[in-house]
Amino acid sequence: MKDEVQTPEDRAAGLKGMGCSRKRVEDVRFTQGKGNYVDDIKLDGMLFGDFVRSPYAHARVKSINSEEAMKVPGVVAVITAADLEPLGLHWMPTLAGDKQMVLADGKVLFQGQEVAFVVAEDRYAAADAVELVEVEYEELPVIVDPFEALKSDVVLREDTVDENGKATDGAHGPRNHPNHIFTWEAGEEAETNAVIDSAEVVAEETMYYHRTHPCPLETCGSVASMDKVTGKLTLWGTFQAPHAIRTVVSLISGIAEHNIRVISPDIGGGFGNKVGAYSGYVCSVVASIVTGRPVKWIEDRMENLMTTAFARDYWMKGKISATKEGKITGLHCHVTADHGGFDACADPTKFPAGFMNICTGSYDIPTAYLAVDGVYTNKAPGGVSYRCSFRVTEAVYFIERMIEVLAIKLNMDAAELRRINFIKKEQFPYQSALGWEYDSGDYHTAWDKAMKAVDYDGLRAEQAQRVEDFKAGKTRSLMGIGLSFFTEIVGAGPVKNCDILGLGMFDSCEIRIHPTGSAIARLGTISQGQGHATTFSQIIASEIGIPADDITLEEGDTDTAPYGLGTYGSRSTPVAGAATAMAARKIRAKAQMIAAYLLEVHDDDVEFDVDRFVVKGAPERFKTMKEIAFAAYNQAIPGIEPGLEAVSYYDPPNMTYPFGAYVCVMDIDVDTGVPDIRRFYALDDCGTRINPMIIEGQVHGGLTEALAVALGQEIAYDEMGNVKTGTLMDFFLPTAWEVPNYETDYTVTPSPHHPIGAKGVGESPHVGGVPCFSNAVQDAFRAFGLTHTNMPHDHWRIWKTANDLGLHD
Ligand code: PCD
Ligand SMILES: [Cu+]
Repeated sequence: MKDEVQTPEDRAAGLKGMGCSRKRVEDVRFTQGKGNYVDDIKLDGMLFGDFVRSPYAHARVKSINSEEAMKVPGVVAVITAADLEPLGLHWMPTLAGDKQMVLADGKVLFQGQEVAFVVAEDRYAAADAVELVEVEYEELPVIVDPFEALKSDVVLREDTVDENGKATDGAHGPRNHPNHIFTWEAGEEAETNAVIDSAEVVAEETMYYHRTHPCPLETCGSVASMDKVTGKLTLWGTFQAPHAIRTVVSLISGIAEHNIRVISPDIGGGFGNKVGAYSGYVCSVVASIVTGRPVKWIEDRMENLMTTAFARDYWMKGKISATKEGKITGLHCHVTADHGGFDACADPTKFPAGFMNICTGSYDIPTAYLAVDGVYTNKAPGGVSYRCSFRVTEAVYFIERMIEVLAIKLNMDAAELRRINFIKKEQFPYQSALGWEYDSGDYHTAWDKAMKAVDYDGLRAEQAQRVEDFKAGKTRSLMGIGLSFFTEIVGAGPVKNCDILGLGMFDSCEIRIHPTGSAIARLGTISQGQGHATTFSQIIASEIGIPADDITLEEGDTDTAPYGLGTYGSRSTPVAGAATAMAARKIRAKAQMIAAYLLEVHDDDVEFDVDRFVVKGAPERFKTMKEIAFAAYNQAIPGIEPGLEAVSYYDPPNMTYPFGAYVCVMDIDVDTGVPDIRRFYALDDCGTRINPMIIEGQVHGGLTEALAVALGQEIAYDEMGNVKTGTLMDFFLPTAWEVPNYETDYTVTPSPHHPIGAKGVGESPHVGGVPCFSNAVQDAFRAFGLTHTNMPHDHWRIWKTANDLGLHD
């Protein structure tokens, strides 16, 4: 047998297990146009739904007349809140414990809000009829500024005040104003204030992390099919959490959960946009129940940008204190969080501001305090973690800007300031002042590697020369060196403190080995492009010695997959990836007993060797996993059940804390405000690396979205509440033209509690990237007196910064 001359290394390589840059198995399908997205689903007799949406940001809805719309040939129904009310479906619960109108119930709170749902034989008839629904509005005063909202006597949410107009308690406690949603605090306020008040040096800054949007290639959509004969509802949709959607649909519709099958087919990018529940999902279900026919709803691009899942919109006010030598002593942060018309933030229930309390970053800061006030305004609801784990991008942006501002105040090099404040390797597991336990890290090693790779001192010397040349009139270009060091917090999360609407955030994997030694694995997560079918098979391959190519991986069908909380917050690898390893280990344990029986030795006398069990001390006596699998189905083994399969529901003991060191070198044309990214170096540490090529792809994608957010992407409103950036003409999506060549690098600091030591990576590059790009822009102007300017740094804003600093005079 050829097998016997192979070394263990050869055998391991043949498995394409962990550490292998295995090519993505999904891409054969995708590159040939054989993907199967929601809009590809076509069912017999399928109807199409489309929304009438509000042109106003705040208005009373006085009447809705659908007579003319109903006359359009092919129109089957026009559904309004009045039709949903008897079913109790005119409002729906949000992930944040608030409730949200499914269709306008007496008033509208943001431009583009769903007012009526038109159902027709085809999309065109539906769109024509949408135009003919007559809605009479009475305009109300519009509030788009959260600070103004907290002072105004205009009550946005009349359903949240008592008969005296006083704010009733919300899902996260008392509210101090009708437009106030919650106050959330972490850390020690009095102690932090005392430290800051008596500090040698204090730096203060207010920064706005603007509103933006994940804008995936595929917009949101669903197809609902109610089978009146079997009583079964099948719901296909762009869901990042299909099981949670099933439970929520069951709870709000009253349909028994076993009669609901939710399927997430291929998803064209999620980035947080597809975590929440939208009116379109509910309306397609209701329309299918009412008409007895399948109903499809697919958003267009403008609807996606204007009404679903915005991200950020955080006003962050910070104070940071230090000794004269630069040792940080305290951090104070207050956030005013603009949540729009409904609090539909996608965060674990106990965290109304997500993991914003990771804002002490990668630094050993002994005292800190954070308070977040959520506020209602006349903007779209959402608040999703667009490529970051629940507000971690806000937290990291905040601290990485505060470090720069402090460096300016101390007249110190920002790289050195970071270095002297990093949490030290021997301090892990590290308890942060705001309540987290960082699992592992080696920040100094990563930072030194990054500084060396870019020749940091050389860059600073070049920059100083550039400033001199600029002042001497020899150049009109400035050079910015952007630094950032981030710690992410991913893998929500221990069930004891992380749940969504009461559903604990564990995750799952089920593995079945077939008689011939190939396998199928199913997970509670759902890939949206991350490549789970490729990487999770690699974990199984290494754990039980079956080639990754012989494993089918399935996700997203609630009738077949074990229950899980889905894919967002980079939780798939930390949680479902751990479940995968644990399920595989159960199979390996059973395989060991089978092998021992077949080899006629005691269980403890065989040991696992890549793809087989070998008798200890007698390497020529072994059973391969293939042989063991066959035996499991083919012969009676005393004391052992037939078959070879296992399931694991994994509740992680802690989250994982990936980190990284990024450097961006940028030249800025002072007269046009155009930045030219000369270099971007990204070192990521995500613990054990499953697939280096996929990791690199994730880093490229995350950095590109970071570039977008830092340099131009924005959902902007005018004072009337009109969305000014509702199309791709105005909403910046970077192309190959703007994107630089990324240099990627890594260190490996495994997670001590994860079965294979892996941490998440999908969001990291975004979290670390945004401050890095922003710091580069701001650093270019440091020599001319700039301390801080808000993102997005589009050409005009950069030009304006130069102009304000007198550089055009
Ligand atoms: N160590 C390690 C880690 C990781 N990995 C890989 O990588 C990936 C990723 O992972 P993670 O980090 O775990 O994550 P996930 O969970 O899976 O996912 C999620 C993420 O992911 C990212 N990425 C991506 N990609 C794509 N393509 N698409 C998409 O959509 C997306 N999204 C984004 C986001 S935003 Mo959120 O939702 O906002 O929260 S969150 C997120 C996968 O495949 C895995 O397996 C490896 O290999 N290794
Ligand atoms: Cu986030």
